[in-house]
Amino acid sequence: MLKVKNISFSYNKTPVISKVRFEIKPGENVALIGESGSGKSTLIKLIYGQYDLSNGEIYWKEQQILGPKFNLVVGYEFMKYVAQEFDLMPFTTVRENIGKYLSNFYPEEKQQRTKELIKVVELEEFADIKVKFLSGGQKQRVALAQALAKQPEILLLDEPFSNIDNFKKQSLRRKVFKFLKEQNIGCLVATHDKDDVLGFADRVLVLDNHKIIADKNIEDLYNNPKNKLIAAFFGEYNYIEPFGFVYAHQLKIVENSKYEAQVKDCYFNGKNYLIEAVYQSESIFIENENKLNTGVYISFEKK
Ligand SMILES: Nc1ncnc2c1ncn2[C@@H]1O[C@H](COP(=O)(O)OP(=O)(O)OP(=O)(O)O)[C@@H](O)[C@H]1O
Repeated sequence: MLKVKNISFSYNKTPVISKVRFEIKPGENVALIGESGSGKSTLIKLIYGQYDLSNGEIYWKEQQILGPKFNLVVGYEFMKYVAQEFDLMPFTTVRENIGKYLSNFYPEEKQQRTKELIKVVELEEFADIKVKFLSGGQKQRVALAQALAKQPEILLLDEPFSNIDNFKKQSLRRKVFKFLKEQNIGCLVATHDKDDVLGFADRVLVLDNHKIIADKNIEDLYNNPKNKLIAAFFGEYNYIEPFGFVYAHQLKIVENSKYEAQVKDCYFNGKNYLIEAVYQSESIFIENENKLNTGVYISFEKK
């Protein structure tokens, strides 16, 4: 169990993390969301022991995580961290980079494990290519496999799929998160991407103004967003009295209702049309199956 106990930290005088507390159970997938600059990467680095805390304590099981004041080498065997900037050996192959931390005393197991990890990150075709010839997204996948090689108990991921194209992203996410669950590896994933969270996260932490403002299971957070930061993370949303925060897909256009608006714009979003309409002098967004013309009046309701 990871226990983050009331930690605070600042790089200079301004606090970046203030009295943050939460826990992660073994095998649990926890997402960390928040605006750019809210301190997600800093929090992850603190958990990794990269900086000394101003206040509070962090534990993995019985082991206290300490910063560079107390440790010559940053990091612990049971915890791995995949940063936004990754540190690979450019002149050796993907296979060698991944196998680097595995013991040569067990060559067959090393080979087997390396092969398995290459498959998890879908780099079979590149196994024998030198890392310097890979794209940013391919390097990111090597870094992920490297972090998994030594079977950590907990994995800290900072925007793990940010460099990976949409073709690969979905299947890669599924493979990586499934692998983590199968191996009972806990993870904390800092992300801006709702698709890293929906379908995978057991719980979500929302960081805002140096603090954790929500620590909820994914369904609760999605269904009852309590502020615009949370609603905006999951998609196009509105704040309409008396409904509160409602996503565009939670509104429907009906024949008659007391809520009337005038269509301002209409955007094709693949599955449906996103209607932008003016309601009480403000823009609102409604998902609709059909295209609508600018200027027409509509009635709407909450589904
Ligand atoms: N090494 C550093 N020295 C001083 N200030 C820093 C340092 N690293 C980050 N900061 C500041 O700390 C705050 C939090 O930054 P951090 O990178 O943790 O945010 P983030 O939520 O991960 O952002 P993003 O989503 O854009 O990656 C920002 O105001 C940033 O400018």
